[in-house]
Amino acid sequence: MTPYYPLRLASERPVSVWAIAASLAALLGSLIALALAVIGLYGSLPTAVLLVMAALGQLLWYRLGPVAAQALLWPALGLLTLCLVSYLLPEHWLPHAAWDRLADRLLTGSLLVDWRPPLLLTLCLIALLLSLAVRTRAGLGAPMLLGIAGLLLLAQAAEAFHSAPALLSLRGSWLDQAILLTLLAGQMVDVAGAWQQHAFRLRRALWPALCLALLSLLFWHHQKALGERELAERIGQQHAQMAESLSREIHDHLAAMRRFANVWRLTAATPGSTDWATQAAPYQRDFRYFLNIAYIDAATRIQLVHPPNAHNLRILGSRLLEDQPAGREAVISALQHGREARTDIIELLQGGPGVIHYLPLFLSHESHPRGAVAMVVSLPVLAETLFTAIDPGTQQLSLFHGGERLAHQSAEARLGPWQLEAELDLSGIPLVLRAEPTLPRLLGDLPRQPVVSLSVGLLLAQLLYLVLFSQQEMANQHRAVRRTNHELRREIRKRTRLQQEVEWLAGHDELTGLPNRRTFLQALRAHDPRQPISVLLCDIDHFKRINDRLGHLEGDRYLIETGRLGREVIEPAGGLFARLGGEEFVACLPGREGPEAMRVADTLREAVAARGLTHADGTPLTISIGVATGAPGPLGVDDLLNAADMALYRAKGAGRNRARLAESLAAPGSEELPKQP
Ligand SMILES: Nc1nc2c(ncn2[C@@H]2O[C@H](COP(=O)(O)OP(=O)(O)OP(=O)(O)O)[C@@H](O)[C@H]2O)c(=O)[nH]1
Repeated sequence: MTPYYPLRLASERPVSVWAIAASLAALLGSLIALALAVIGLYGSLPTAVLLVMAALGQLLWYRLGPVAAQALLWPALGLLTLCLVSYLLPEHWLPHAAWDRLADRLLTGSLLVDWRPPLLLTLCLIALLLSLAVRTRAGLGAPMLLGIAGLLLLAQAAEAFHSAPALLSLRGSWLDQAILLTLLAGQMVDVAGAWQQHAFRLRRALWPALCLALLSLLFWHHQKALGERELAERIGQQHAQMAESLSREIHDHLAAMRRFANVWRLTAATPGSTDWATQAAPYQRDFRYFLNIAYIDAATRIQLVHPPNAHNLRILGSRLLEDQPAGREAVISALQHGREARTDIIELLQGGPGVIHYLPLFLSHESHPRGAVAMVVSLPVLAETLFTAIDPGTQQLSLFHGGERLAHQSAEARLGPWQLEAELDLSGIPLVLRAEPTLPRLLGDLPRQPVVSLSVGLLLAQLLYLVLFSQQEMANQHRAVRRTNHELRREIRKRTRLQQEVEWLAGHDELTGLPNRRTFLQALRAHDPRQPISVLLCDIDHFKRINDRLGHLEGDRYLIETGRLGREVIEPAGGLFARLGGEEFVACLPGREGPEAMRVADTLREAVAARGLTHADGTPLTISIGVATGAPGPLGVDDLLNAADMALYRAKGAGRNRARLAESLAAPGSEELPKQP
């Protein structure tokens, strides 16, 4: 089967070797991406399925064409849009827990994060598929979509180097990124050549839009970091408050203990079991983590214990000096020195880690302690008291002393990547309370605003590209239209000039610039019939000799000079001087009778003779003129001209260089002027 090269076919240009190589590279890129995506199926299944769909869609696009590819592209885009919506929808519209329940129903034990690709990869995949959906056309925004995909991949890679542990919504596997990079490279290789023709417009539109996309990404990163920090601070604060309230409570229990010890100062006898139970009960009730409140005699023997449960009764009679050596110092301090003391964290006689507070017990006014009150704080019970206030679905809690874990409450959901620690003071013993928020809680509490602003920013960048690109296109079209208009105007001017030239040539003689026979006859016909008109037919004498002796060029010059002279004489007299052809000129003098016309004719004749135009033998150039006058009334143009011609003939016959008035058309009473030499 012939491979499909959409751009080459669409452009209808000859397919170059480079273009074929680019298409093959794109095909290869899609194949590699598909292979990698299939490998990815062994990892996160739903993300890998989306990647397989994208890679297969791109492969089909290059192999079989856009129509076949759309069967995969659109469903993949639909799923990705759903993923994006899950990132965008505010918690109070659709809680994260609801998405998680849906994920669990689809695959037991799975969460939403198992189903959707990380945010940046989701957006990148959408951009790549959209660029195929718009058939990689520059005018429809494909270059910007590829640019956005590239930026998103860079941002995703940069997230890996971010110091704070990224939430799962950002963590992307290197394999996923490699697949997307291969898909992007495949498309870029194929279309880069085809976009050469738009290089200028692309530069103008792409850079500002890419800058906006980059700004959106930076803004998103900033907002996301801020949101995560605030969330961490909020959780940390809750956590610290919890630790602080416990520290305060422990401080309170010490004060309560002192009160308890002082009660016995009022009595003269050592405490009896009933009194002990009565006095100890409220303390034990208030501070539930007191495993027991015991009376220790001077011989360090446990005499009384409350509450009297099986665990506590079992230790009655134990001698602490021997049975609990780890707490020996505190017992001695209370019993022998009469000083309040506590043990470190020790293994209690009832089992489990704990701390025992010893307070000397003085009777009446005795100065030496009769015994001591022992208040046993069980650390697991203390932690339990603390932990019961916390929903195990939101975080996992552990209590540490040094590196040793004293108590622990597991979370009922998958843990997030964060560990928050708060210090706790157990009457001088430093403890650490570690909280690990669960992933659903973190993702549910994360603000959606950064994702919204990123999506809107990228959308605006895409729109900016489209606007700038089409603006450039329109500017180009405007330029082309302006150019065409300019050429059109020039052409019109040229044609008008040509037409005027043709028109002028039709009515003028090219050599002398004088009106020609046609114009002359038109002037004659336009003559006012109420007025007389005279016609002067002028012929240069022996002009052939000029040509023969002085050459045609000189002959032409003589003709031009004669024409100029004719105009100089005739036009001031209100007439028109024209060239009939050859060496023959003609003039008309409207409103002039024969005698007047004869005077003008002689003026002209004399002017020519005096002009200094000479024959080869030095004799001056002369002209002969035949004059005919038409009386007012309808004009017989041919008759008038014939009459003038006859008069000219007579002038020539009479020896040349003279004017003759036609007799036949002469007004009654007119006379022929005296002959000139
Ligand atoms: N140089 C030049 N010669 C022209 C032009 N038109 C006509 N001629 C010449 O004008 C001459 C006219 O000669 P003829 O008709 O024999 O008349 P002529 O020599 O002037 O003699 P007469 O009219 O009898 O005085 C010819 O030799 C033509 O070739 C032109 O445009 N330029």
